Amino acid sequence: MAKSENIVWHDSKVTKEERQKLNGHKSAVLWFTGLSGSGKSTVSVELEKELYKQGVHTYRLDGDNVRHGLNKNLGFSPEDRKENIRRIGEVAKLMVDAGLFTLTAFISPYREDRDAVRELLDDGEFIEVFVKASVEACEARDPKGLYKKARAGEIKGFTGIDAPYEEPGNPEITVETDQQSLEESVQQIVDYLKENGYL
Ligand SMILES: Nc1ncnc2c1ncn2[C@@H]1O[C@H](COP(=O)(O)OS(=O)(=O)O)[C@@H](OP(=O)(O)O)[C@H]1O
Ligand SMILES: Nc1ncnc2c1ncn2[C@@H]1O[C@H](COP(=O)(O)OP(=O)(O)O)[C@@H](O)[C@H]1O
Repeated sequence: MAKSENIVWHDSKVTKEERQKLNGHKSAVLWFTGLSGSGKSTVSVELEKELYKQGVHTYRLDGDNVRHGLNKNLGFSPEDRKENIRRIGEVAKLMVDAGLFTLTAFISPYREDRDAVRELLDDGEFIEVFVKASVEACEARDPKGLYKKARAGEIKGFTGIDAPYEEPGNPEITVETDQQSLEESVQQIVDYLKENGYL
């Protein structure tokens, strides 16, 4: 492994602020967190479509997709989930630097790991979106049949069944997908971005 004292940081001649100015909007991470089946993918996909329509430059990182590539060597132990989130945090930071609105959809069950990503970013660049739905609602949806497998003991350490999910203490946004429609959740997030000067 390279020694960090032998690595020199190179500054670019175009800054994050200049890239944001060119895009006509700020850049930040919308960090979706919640149980499997809570709606992280569904809400973030619809939100990205809406932002695109409004001329916002975005990119979306999704747990299932990233685990096929960048993080394909990681499993679901607490240590691997931590490393998963750490890498995503670093990638998200690069994307914010590139001037993009970055939407991440990972269970990210540990508060400490999410807070570490918040620390990595500048003030206001980490917008935690708690996608709230009861385990019962998620299990009833079971879009991938994983709860069924977890109940049958075919998947061990499944979040919400036999692995923990630590709810955010003070998220910027909470969408209750077992209480409100998809459209309402998307509108709620767009309103937040407008009211807080991101767009
Ligand atoms: N043991 C266990 N626990 C939870 N989830 C599991 C597990 N095994 C596989 N899956 C599938 O992996 C998706 C979660 O990946 P993430 O990268 O978001 O997880 S984490 O943030 O590292 O906890 C998750 O996707 P979502 O359902 O979209 O949340 C599942 O499809
Ligand atoms: N109000 C709602 N908001 C978001 N998803 C909903 C809602 N009602 C039902 N669903 C369904 O719940 C499921 C959520 O799955 P998904 O988006 O893959 O969750 P996650 O990415 O958190 O695992 C989808 O099948 C979606 O159609």
